[in-house]
Amino acid sequence: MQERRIRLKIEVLPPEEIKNRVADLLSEQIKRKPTSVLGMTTGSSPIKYGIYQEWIRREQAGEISFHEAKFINPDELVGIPVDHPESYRTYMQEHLFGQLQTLRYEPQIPDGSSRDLMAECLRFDQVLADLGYVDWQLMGLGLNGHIAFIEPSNHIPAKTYVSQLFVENRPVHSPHFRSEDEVPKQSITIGLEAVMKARNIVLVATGDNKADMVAKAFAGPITTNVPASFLQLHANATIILDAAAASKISL
Ligand SMILES: N[C@@H]1[C@@H](O)[C@H](O)[C@@H](COP(=O)(O)O)O[C@@H]1O
Repeated sequence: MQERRIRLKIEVLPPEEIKNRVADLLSEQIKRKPTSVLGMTTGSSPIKYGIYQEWIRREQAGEISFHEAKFINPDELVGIPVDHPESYRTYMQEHLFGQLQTLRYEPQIPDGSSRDLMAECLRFDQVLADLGYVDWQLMGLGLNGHIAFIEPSNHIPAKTYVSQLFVENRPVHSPHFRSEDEVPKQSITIGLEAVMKARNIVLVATGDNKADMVAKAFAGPITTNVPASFLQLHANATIILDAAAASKISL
């Protein structure tokens, strides 16, 4: 018997239109709920496609305001100081938070420099619960199918946990560290519960190197070996692709 599959909302856009589409979705969210909890992502895509720059531009133009919004990031590298040039906190400060003028609440990011990582995971779960989870989550897609830093595995924890980073990811980070040994081997990441409880998800994936994973994740079987495949079960996930990333999925 042929298996029937769930269809996700997938949009294929010219690369130069991605930033406007994402900013429009964000603006709708903030208009609908000014007190939104906004989940952010790191990685190269938000920078390459000017996603955060467009939010900063719209804020400066008075088109959007973040004064009641709360920002949260789902993951952080373990074992480096929070102000390390490669920490996700530094990335967010540099590319978004430090450039916003209407930000009132301190953004929440797991502390990967904590000496008690289990306590930090518990603390972060409490932060999520206190905020009532995320209203609108921006995401990227790892080449190995990860979302946040939920790596492929035989099982995926529900709660925030310390994940072992895939060796495939290491070359992505290594140019920024003095030696291979200094590249973090772990991260703190939200678990599947916080992903599935996010009320809206917007995932951006581009480029032909993501095409195989896009097809597996969004049109293949749901499996813990492809964490992004769980988004097929999410009621409000929008997947934004360019033509190259969409080239192996039948729409
Ligand atoms: N931890 C982040 C992920 O949350 C993100 O999805 C990924 C996407 O990266 P890129 O946009 O560079 O493809 O980057 C990092 O690994």
